[in-house]
Amino acid sequence: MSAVLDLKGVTVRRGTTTILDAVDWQVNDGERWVVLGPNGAGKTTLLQIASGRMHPTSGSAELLGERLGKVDVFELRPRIGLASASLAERIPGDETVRDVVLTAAYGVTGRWRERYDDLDTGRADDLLAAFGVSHLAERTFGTLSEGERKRTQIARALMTDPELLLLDEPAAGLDLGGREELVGALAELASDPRSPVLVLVTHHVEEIPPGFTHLALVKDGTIHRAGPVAEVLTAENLTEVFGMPLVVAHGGGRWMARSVRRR
Ligand SMILES: Nc1ncnc2c1ncn2[C@@H]1O[C@H](COP(=O)(O)OP(=O)(O)OP(=O)(O)O)[C@@H](O)[C@H]1O
Repeated sequence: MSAVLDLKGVTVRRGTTTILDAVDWQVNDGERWVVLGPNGAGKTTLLQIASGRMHPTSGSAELLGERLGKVDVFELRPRIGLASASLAERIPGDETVRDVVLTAAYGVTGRWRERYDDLDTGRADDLLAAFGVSHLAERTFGTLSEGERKRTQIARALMTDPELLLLDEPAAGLDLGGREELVGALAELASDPRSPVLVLVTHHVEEIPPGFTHLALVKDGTIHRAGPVAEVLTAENLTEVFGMPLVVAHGGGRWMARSVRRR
């Protein structure tokens, strides 16, 4: 089993703030990780490092066997798919849904003079179908619902056939139906052996799709616990990370958490 992500002592500082504090984290081939933790814990910063969009202040980060700082990140980035709110903001509202996915082949948003061949167009259409948004291919991104946007963004992140797919809060802002559809689509992705290694950031245990294998609990810029989901997702660990008494339940491949009722 080879390491797809290997972080050793990764620290990120901005001014006097330590955002990540000596993080050690290894993600291996075939694994599907959830990164869970409260607001401000450092999850997005961790994904910035994992996607090669930020360098650690100290420590070492190896992505797909390449050490950050010693590799051309522009060659590395197409091998890593990323879907996040900040990337979505850069997608022009008047871009068609098909082009939102297609333009990822060149790592751009907004179609200009690039030429796409039939293979690219075919792949974009297959991805739109896989995420249930084929019927929206000619619509503009700006007219989509939040759930349709999220599914289009994941299709876009998969366009370059990445070896690692990073999803930063893909269910944020979705209603119950939208969340359940997305969790279902991610469960399918997780169960497909051809899928890339997956890392999903979320605030909610209810959003952990069946088939995700590992969990990293993040707190105060550190990975508090990491390992197989069933071992790490305990009431004790969640209580420590969220700083309040919590209980956890598991059923039908899904998880839920709630506070312990006070008498
Ligand atoms: N450039 C910066 N300068 C100073 N502090 C920063 C900077 N960027 C992020 N932070 C702080 O670092 C902490 C971690 O931020 P990050 O966005 O990684 O957390 P997060 O776990 O993704 O949070 P959320 O769940 O709220 O999205 C936050 O307290 C944030 O305010």
